[in-house]
Amino acid sequence: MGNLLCKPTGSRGKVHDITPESAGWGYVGFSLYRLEPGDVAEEATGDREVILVLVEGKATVQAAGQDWGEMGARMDVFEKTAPHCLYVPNGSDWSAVATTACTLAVCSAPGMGGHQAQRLGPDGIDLTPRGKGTNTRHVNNIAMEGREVADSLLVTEVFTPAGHWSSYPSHRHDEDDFPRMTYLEETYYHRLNPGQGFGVQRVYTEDGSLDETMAVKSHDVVLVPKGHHPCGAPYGYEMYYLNVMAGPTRKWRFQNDPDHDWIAKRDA
Ligand SMILES: O=C(O)C[C@@H](O)[C@H](O)C(=O)CO
Repeated sequence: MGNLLCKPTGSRGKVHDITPESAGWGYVGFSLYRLEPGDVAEEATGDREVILVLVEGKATVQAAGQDWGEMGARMDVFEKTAPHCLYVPNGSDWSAVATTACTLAVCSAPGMGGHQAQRLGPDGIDLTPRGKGTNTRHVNNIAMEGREVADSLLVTEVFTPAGHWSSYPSHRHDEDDFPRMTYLEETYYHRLNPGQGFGVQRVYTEDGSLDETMAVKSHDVVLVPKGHHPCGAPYGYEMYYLNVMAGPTRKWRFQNDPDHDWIAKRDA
């Protein structure tokens, strides 16, 4: 298994460009632009659908032949307000011109032309708590199952308080066996608050053939091709991540690691 921890290539411009080819998988793509006022990002979606997430800052956006005006309101991701997002179908062009310092995530997966360009937030995205005790975290569902807004993409944001765990108890979604489980590749784009912090993410299979534990820093991306993928935020450092998932079926069905499922049962 290749290196799962992707470091940004810089601090301005397109600092991540993860494609199915570079990741060695079939579905998920993830790019990140860090823009200064006046900087431009523009792409053609080709055979992929895209969800643009204004992680922070503002930009004027044109996409699929429409002018979407200035998007973005959250100037720091840890304000935790709902993000401004735009769905752009396959076979379209989009461009964004930063009007403030801006972090723009480009989440992509195979598109089938089933949806029109549309705003996905901030309306309709409500910060929702999940879990108990030091497993409590807060989720902004951007385009998860139940919101039929994309052909393949599942996208969500998670805020994990300092000292808490998330994506936990450990779970996996790496078999195409609906309704028991779906095969979903996944990326994690991480941020820490304060920014110099680190978090921890483990990616592992139950047979131990994959077992990587990574220290993640702000703007790192972790690839999850298979296996369980829990995260921990150290005391003093709040963690944010943006998840992109996709596979052959746009459903999120997972199984907990049997060793740790007792926690889910106890907390249910
Ligand atoms: O519950 C969480 O803490 C987030 C995870 O569900 C995350 O979105 C994921 O691992 C999806 O498989």
